Amino acid sequence: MTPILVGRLLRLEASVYLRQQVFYHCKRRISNQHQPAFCTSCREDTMLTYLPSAMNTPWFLAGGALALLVYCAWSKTRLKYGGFNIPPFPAPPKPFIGHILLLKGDILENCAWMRKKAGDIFSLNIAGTHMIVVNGLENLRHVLLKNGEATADRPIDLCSQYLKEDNHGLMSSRGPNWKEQRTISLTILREFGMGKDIMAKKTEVEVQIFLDKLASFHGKPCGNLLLLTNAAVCNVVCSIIVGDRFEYDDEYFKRVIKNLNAFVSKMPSIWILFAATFFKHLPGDLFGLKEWKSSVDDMNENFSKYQINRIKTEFNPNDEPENFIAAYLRDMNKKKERGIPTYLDEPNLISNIKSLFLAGTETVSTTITWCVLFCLHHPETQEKVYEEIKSHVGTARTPNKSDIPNLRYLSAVIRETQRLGGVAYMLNRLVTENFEMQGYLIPKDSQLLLNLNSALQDGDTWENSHKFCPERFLDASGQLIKPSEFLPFGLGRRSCPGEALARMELDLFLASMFQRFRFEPEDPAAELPPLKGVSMLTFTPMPYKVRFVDRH
Ligand code: HEM
Repeated sequence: MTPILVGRLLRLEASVYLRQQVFYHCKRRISNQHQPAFCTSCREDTMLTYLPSAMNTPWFLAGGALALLVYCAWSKTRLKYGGFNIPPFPAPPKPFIGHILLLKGDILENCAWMRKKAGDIFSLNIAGTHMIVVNGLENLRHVLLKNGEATADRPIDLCSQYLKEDNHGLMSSRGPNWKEQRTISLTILREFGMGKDIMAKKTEVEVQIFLDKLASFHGKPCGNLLLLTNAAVCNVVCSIIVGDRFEYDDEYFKRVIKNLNAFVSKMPSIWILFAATFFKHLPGDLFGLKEWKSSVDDMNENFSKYQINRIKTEFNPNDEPENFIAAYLRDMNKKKERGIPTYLDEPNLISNIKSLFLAGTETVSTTITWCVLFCLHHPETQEKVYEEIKSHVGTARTPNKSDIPNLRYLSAVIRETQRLGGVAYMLNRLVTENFEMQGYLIPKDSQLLLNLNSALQDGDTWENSHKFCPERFLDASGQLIKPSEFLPFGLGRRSCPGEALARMELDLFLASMFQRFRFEPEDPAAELPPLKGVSMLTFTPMPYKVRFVDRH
């Protein structure tokens, strides 16, 4: 019944529309006086006689519906900027998909190409979403500091939307929810002495176990340093979240690591995520979306929810919380008991756990693998760090937190590693108010991709910007300097809340590694592994083999 009715209505609408068109057409011609008063060329009478019967054919209806669909898709995927001066496009957009294919492949390489074509600030049409890519230190400051309020939110994140976790957790939430998640997370992290002694002690324990693991290779090539480092750093995050570490061969822990690694390595690329709502209905798993989602679901169920329930049953509200989950539950319950409106709830807690794991593991471990790789290329740097550690700490004990201020060259090496191997290379933001930049309109609702590495390697700021040179972070008297241009942890409202913890981990892990081992290539006679990075979730070196030769 309904399809027939809809069909009739469509025919009626179409017939009225066509009559109107013929009428306007004739009227226009008449008023322009290019044609005689009766427009014979239109054959209005003939058309009006035959059209309604032609419109009864199913082909006509199907064609009309298809045309309507194509028109809707076309107008939805076009950027409408009403003649305003938006940043230029690097290439003409393709119908429907816009510039989606320009995001395929290595995004940093593609951005470098587009920057050459269109300048430091350029627009992309991502199937109707206006994305603006911003390069260069001053432009990043303009966005994140001068217009910090208008750019504090993240766009609707395709990953969390697909996982049905949108606007949840520290990393993906927006507006007042994000503000509350951020405040509580920072408070709890400080409470556990992030960057202070409690976390330093836990990290030192982890470092020892990690060193023994490296020593167990007995100088033979270690094939996947990143995986080993991931496990060690992940354990530090576990200590914060649940208050305890796990043994590396614990099956439960192995599953956590496997899921975390799958989240990163199997994450579908942006163009696949854009079409995820369609792809997920297809049989099979051509783009790996289902496999990726199942690792996240497993992480949420078997780690986050399981640990929350365990801690809830053991939790005594009168005790001081000893981990992130207990502290979050305490604050959440307090607010609820007092009737204070709050965004603190279990779905947000689950996403916060994921944010801490994802942002706090891969970033630190990848930076460590970059540092080892740079040292393979610069053995003189390695020896200099070792000599510094030997003279300030000796070799009888491993370096601890109180040694770090004396290890200035080591700190300079870590900074230079973070500058050239900037792991968190691309930040994303939603524009919530129009603003202007370099004469261009940055319109409300557009999305920003902020290329942090363009600032960390800006040739105008850093002399020989592509050269590994730790000395640039030391002044003439050998004191450590931190130029304001050095911003691997971001800038402004959403800058990294884990910076102090990350710096402490990098200092302690790397100081102990330099003290105990000499990093040597797999085959000293062969070519060294390339310094080229790939832009995945983080900017990561290509997998390489390295030998950790015990110095003692
Ligand atoms: C070398 C290590 C690290 C680097 C280079 C790094 C860098 C960054 C950067 C650039 C941002 C984005 C800031 C923005 O969008 O403006 C960020 C966000 C974040 N980082 Fe880190 N990070 C590191 C380690 C950590 C650690 C150890 C943790 C916690 C355990 C952590 C937790 C987070 C979280 C939760 C966010 C999202 C904050 C928000 O959206 O409000 N990070 N990090």
